[in-house]
Amino acid sequence: MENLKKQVGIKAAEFVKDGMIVGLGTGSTAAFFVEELGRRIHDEGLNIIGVTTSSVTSEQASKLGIPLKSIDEVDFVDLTVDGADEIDSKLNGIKGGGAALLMEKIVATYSHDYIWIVDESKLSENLGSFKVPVEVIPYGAEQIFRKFTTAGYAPTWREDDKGNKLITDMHHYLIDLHISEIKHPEQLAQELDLTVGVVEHGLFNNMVKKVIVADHDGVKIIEK
Ligand SMILES: O=C[C@H](O)[C@H](O)[C@H](O)COP(=O)(O)O
Repeated sequence: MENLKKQVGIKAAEFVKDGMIVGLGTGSTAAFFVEELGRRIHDEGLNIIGVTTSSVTSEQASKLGIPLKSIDEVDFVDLTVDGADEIDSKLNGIKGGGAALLMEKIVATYSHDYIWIVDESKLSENLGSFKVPVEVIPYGAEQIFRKFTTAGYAPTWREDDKGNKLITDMHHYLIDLHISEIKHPEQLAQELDLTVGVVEHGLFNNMVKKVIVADHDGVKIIEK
């Protein structure tokens, strides 16, 4: 599995050209992409600026010597490469398994090109085998949790390794929704967007046009 993730990370780095502003995703797959960019900066003198999507990626990129700016310091991002937790046949996705969905969605929104890199286990016909993370403001969060319970979404709190409610990079809580099959992700996204106290959610509908997938036969590119 690690090898498949590495293959797509390296493949995605081929799309990065000199002078680009590059969005750096979060997670175990995106980490291989970031690592490869670090190598190219070191070995080939690649000249880029990175815009990170989490504190974890900022730390990795800094260690690799990738020059960084925040999303507010650039006009736009040329290309963002990120992982995903689940992708349906229309290339809608769920992200946020690593709690980075808010910064990831902001950076993706201001990116001209956006690519996901995954191993084949992330592909499915309909979304729902992965939980849908919902980032909420702490004030009123219990009310939102109750509302999700009533709606039948079987919510759980995302916890840190001490069993406390996890605090995201942007100082919010995460509620994970367990919905077994999401046939209409746009409808669910709209409902979440309209829920007061919800900052963002992990449904990334209609945002990506290119996905790089690795399986044991090699790497392929799925395009919309
Ligand atoms: O919050 C985390 C991100 O959305 C990740 O891109 C996603 O969870 C996939 O991570 P991984 O490549 O580790 O499966």
